[in-house]
Amino acid sequence: MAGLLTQEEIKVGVSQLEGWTLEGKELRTTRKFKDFVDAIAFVNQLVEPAESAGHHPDIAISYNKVTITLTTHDAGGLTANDFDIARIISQL
Ligand SMILES: C[C@H](O)[C@H](O)[C@H]1CNC2=NC(N)=NC(=O)C2=N1
Repeated sequence: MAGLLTQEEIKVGVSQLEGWTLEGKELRTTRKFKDFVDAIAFVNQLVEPAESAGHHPDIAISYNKVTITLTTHDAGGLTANDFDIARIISQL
């Protein structure tokens, strides 16, 4: 299991991510789409990377807005796995 990152590692990691914020022990981003159909299409794009990595985002859907929250539940905070997935999601 990936170990917890230090505050400095987290700070550097967040600085390299566009559109993500650090909320306590979680990374968060919200994406806005044309409509609900596009929002769900985006959510479906998350399945393969999450399954491949064995690391899954928390996803909140509100009509055309999708909020993605990342933390490593098993470790109780942020690990490299969270930043790996965040970078992949940022490319979608
Ligand atoms: C057994 C399984 O791989 C683990 O429960 C994985 C699943 N996906 C996960 N996703 C996240 N975000 N955190 C975890 O600790 C985690 N653990």
